[in-house]
Amino acid sequence: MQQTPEISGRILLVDDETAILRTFRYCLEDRGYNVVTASSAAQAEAILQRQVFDLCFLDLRLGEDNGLDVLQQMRLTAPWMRVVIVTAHSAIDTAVDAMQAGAADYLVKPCSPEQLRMAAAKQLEMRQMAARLEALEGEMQKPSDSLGSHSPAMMNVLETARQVADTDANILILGESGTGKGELARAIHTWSRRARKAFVTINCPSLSAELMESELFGHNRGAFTGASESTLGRVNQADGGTLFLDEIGDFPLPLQPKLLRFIQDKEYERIGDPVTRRADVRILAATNLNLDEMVREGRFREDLLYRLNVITLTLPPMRERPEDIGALAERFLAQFVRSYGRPARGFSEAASAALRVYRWPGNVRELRNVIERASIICPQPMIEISHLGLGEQVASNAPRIGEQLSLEQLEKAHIAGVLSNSDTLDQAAKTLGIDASTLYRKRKQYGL
Ligand SMILES: Nc1ncnc2c1ncn2[C@@H]1O[C@H](COP(=O)(O)OP(=O)(O)OP(=O)(O)O)[C@@H](O)[C@H]1O
Repeated sequence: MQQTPEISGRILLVDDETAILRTFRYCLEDRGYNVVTASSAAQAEAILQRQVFDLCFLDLRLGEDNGLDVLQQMRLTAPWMRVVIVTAHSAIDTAVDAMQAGAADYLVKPCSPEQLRMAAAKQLEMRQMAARLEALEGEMQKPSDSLGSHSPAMMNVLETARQVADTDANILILGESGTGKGELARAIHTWSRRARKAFVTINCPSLSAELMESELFGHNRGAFTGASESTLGRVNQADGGTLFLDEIGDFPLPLQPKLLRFIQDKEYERIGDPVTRRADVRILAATNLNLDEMVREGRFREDLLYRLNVITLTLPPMRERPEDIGALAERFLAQFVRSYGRPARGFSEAASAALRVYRWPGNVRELRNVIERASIICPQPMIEISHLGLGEQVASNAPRIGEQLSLEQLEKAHIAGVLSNSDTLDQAAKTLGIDASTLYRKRKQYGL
């Protein structure tokens, strides 16, 4: 399922006066923004080729460079980035020209730290809204079954998930980090008869036992210090729908009996309120921890585990579903080039081969991140291997000479490595000292 790109506040400052850069940086970092500075147009352009920013404060007087040209160049390199022109009062006319050329706003120097921060907050909010809109548009265009797969391991899981989706059985989703457990939970909700009601997620590691209780079941005003307003709790919010407990292995042990009672009897009380309430909630939970082991070590209640894992679905890691890498990469690419307005449209042979041989320890999440980065830095229609930034990792997966391996395994790994470091198949064949048709045959033989 598509996610809204995260807008955390990555800001580029471009000014040829170092004192201004220092002051602006100080003011913005103070608010937790991630700030990078550039003192010339060339430096800014080089930084923009490598990193993604949400907002830029651009001084139009940049030494020899014409600020409007710089702005136009930025609109091409990073069309999603909001640009606020910084200008002296005497040069206000150029700010108007800059707005016509696509700047989002302007700021007159000298400005107070508060003006600067307000301008940043406003623009980042606009950027967040634009990103949300993109994500929604993507959501609408998305084929109904975005979790489709060609991998037997994954197809098995999806088939069971579809079968059990419409029952009210609680489901425990297992799998390494980034395999798509959250994604599957949401899909199960969508496939269930609860789809029209809420899907509510609680991220368990982020909350202490006290906060978790109040988050889950709600509290009455004055129930504890700081409880200035009554809250209904997530269980109430999820009534009729689905509650997804992400990273359930971190659910606080002291609170587990209350969760167990709620699952068994569908009853609960808000903190500071003796009235017993009911809510009809289906529970989905996920973890990458070994809950059986945690039960043995007394860190997780056995009776709770049995209530949660009526059905268990285990998502395969990316390396065990290589059949899906190509389609997922294409899907992410389409999504990101639309969102960032970039030229990339596909992958070269070598880039595709590198995506297939890499072992993806961070699973789908890592694949998504690699494609996001590549779609941004690639200035052309075809993504080459150099844009993926996987070279070293692909090489580090390579077996060592003398390791307990057959010649065939060694040959496969070597060909995969060379392919991933070559821009064209001809170049790879030349490096390997074989002709292109032999390379073609071997790639087929080894499924590269
Ligand atoms: N089949 C898929 N199609 C599109 N995107 C996917 C798919 N599976 C996972 N993703 C994306 O991969 C990222 C990780 O997915 P998700 O958060 O569901 O994984 P997770 O297993 O719950 O990870 P963690 O254990 O770290 O919480 C998300 O950005 C998600 O949108």
